[in-house]
Amino acid sequence: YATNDITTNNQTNPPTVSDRCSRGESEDVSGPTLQKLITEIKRFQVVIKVYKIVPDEKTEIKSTLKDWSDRLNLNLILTTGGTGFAERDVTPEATRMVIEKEANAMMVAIAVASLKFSPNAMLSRAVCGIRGSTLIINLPGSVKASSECLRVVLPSLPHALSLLKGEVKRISKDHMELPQDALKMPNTSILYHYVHNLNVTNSIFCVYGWEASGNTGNCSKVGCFLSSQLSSITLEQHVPTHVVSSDSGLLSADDLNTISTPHIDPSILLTRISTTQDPNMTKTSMPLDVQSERDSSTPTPLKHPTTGTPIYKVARRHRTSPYPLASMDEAFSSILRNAVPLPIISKHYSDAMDHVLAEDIRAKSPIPPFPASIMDGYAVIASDTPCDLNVVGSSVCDRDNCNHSSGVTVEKGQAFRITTGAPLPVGANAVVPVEDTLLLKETDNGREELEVRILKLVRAGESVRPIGCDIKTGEVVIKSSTKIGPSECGILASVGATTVKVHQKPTVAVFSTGSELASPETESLGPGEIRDSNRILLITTLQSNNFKTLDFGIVPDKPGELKAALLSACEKADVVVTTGGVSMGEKDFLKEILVNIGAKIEFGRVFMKPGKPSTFATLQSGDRKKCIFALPGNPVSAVVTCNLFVLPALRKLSGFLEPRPTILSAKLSSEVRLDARPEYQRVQLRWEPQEPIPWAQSTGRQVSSRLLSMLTANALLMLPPRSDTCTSIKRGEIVDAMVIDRF
Ligand SMILES: Nc1nc2c(c(=O)[nH]1)N[C@H]1C(S)=C(S)[C@@H](COP(=O)(O)OP(=O)(O)OC[C@H]3O[C@@H](n4cnc5c(N)ncnc54)[C@H](O)[C@@H]3O)O[C@H]1N2
Ligand code: MOO
Ligand SMILES: [Mg+2]
Repeated sequence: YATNDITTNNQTNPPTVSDRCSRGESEDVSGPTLQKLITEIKRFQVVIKVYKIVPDEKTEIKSTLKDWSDRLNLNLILTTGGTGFAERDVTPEATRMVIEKEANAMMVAIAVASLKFSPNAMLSRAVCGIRGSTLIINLPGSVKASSECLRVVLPSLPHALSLLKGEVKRISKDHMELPQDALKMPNTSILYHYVHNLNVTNSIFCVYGWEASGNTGNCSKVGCFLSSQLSSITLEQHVPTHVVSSDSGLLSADDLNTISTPHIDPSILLTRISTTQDPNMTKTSMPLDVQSERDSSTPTPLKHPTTGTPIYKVARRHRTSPYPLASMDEAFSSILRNAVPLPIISKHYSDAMDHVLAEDIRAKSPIPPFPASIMDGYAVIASDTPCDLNVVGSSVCDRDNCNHSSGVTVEKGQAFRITTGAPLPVGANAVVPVEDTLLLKETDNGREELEVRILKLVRAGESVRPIGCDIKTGEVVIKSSTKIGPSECGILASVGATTVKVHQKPTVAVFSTGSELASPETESLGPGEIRDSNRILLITTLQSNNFKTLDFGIVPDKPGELKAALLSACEKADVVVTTGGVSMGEKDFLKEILVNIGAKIEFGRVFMKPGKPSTFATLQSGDRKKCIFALPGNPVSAVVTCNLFVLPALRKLSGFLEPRPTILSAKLSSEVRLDARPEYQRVQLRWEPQEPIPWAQSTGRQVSSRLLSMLTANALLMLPPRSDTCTSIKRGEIVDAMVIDRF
């Protein structure tokens, strides 16, 4: 008996799993009653799409359930009958064979509620579970019991079906509208005793969204009832997103009973209960499909972007990528368009290295601020030379001992001893280097010169820097948009511009994705494990280009954890760089998660080698747009695309006027065969004496898994794609090469 959301077909008699009904020996009465009940869901227009009476045969029940969920894609299948202890009662067994997830809390709720009507309710073995996006609920065979049971779950069905259908908006509406007391749900102690009576070992019963009362205020709680011990309950603040480990926060059964819950949110019914206890189950190792469904912002399973198929349906994944292959030009333009320079901040000049100026820097005063000597020698009156002169004073670079302002004036026939950079004394107009003079007379102790001979003729102004000859007052010494390097810092210091306006520099969060990844420190790898090379590779690439990084570690291929890491990284950084999980594999979730968190995928594949699955997305966060680069997992692909895409984006965000990489011409030192995709081969550029164009020497085998091909590489050859007329480029021919490292 299945429903779908169109209109009700009241003519249809709902079905029963029953041998007698199927043989026509008795009439199915439960079906019509259930049908009437199910139409009480006001928020859906319910239509009975199919109806069938099947015998109590496991295979037949199973194939019906499979067909109705997989082919007809129904939202809900209700079965009635075959749930008891009789030999032919096999509906629960058949249901268990088809469901992919159990909805045990629904079962518990039904059972607990029905126990209040009759102790015989404990003879029901009904199962509730989910296959794909179809909810299957077993109900008992009798009209009364099946109606009672359906009534128990009815208030939760709109929410449950919305979740399964992925109607996010409706879900939040349901959360608001569900009356807390829509259902007389059992309180904790009943639930406790029920679980106790079930006596199922190794089951964890998780209760979510359970509103606290009394002195716990408005906390939400997570209770984990470990049926084998029946003793663990843990309280958590806020709507829980985790299952807590069963051994934490142990409370006795009595304690458990004292926590009064006057009502339980009907959404408790949407909790799935795991039938096997994972001893490693912790906050982070919670099954992620559960985790993502618990997370109020991801109430639905992740879906393939175009087909809408849940990602766990591997068989139905895309067979061709839904993302068009962007050309390199398109990809690059998209990055530069989206990477908008970050806001302007004030920085002390000593911290401003590698920042881009956001203002013109003008000199407030001239350099030199006085006419200064260029040589160590004698300040003279040019028209006196060549001649013998009396030395009447000295001007040295010493602000405490400077005769320049002492009022002494050089007159005809006189000279002043002077040092390089020292102020020219008043009256003098040229400097004669000491090498062009002879000592004629000195004081007795030899400490002072008294008379010198000037051997050469000097012109006025010779060896003198006039005021402002290096920098004039008001002159723009550094233009806005200049990247501040050591020279700029020096100039800022010399003109006294100690606080400058610069563009903020982006912070980059980096994490590796992959459940196969182990820390590089791991001594001996477990089966299927490899060490994470990409994270350090990317972090150091970014750092050597002077960008600040945040290490977000290794994140396994689990949607919930990937989503949490992405959200946290986007919150803490301006740019997020990940590697792995962007291609066509069943654990390649990154693109779907980006869509799920509301990011816009600007491109999801690029016509290039390596790096084809490179993904670039943007996420609006307040007034900022975060740039997310989901780079491929192959190590070479990751680092090549980091150079090609991430670094230019970071430069653009930092305010660089020219964020593009440097491209040189290089000569091939051996023939290269062209690929169908434009290829970025790793090479070492070397200059031979007298040759202006460097030679490009290949670093060896160029597969994208072989990180050794990055060793010694200082450039990427930019090879065009193969064409009918051109399949290789010969030795000695000149190609473009992008600089990725110093020489
Ligand atoms: N059916 C297709 N399969 C693949 C395609 C395709 O178009 N169709 N593209 C291939 C290309 S090209 C690349 S590149 C890779 C990219 O794969 P993913 O980005 O999904 O990366 P993973 O599957 O997670 O890993 C690939 C490879 O790299 C290793 N890896 C991942 N992360 C790290 C790390 N941090 N440190 C070291 N090694 C890492 C991982 O173990 C795999 O061996 O997809 C092709 N497949
Ligand atoms: O493009 Mo993949 O990056 O070939 O290895
Ligand atoms: Mg992959």
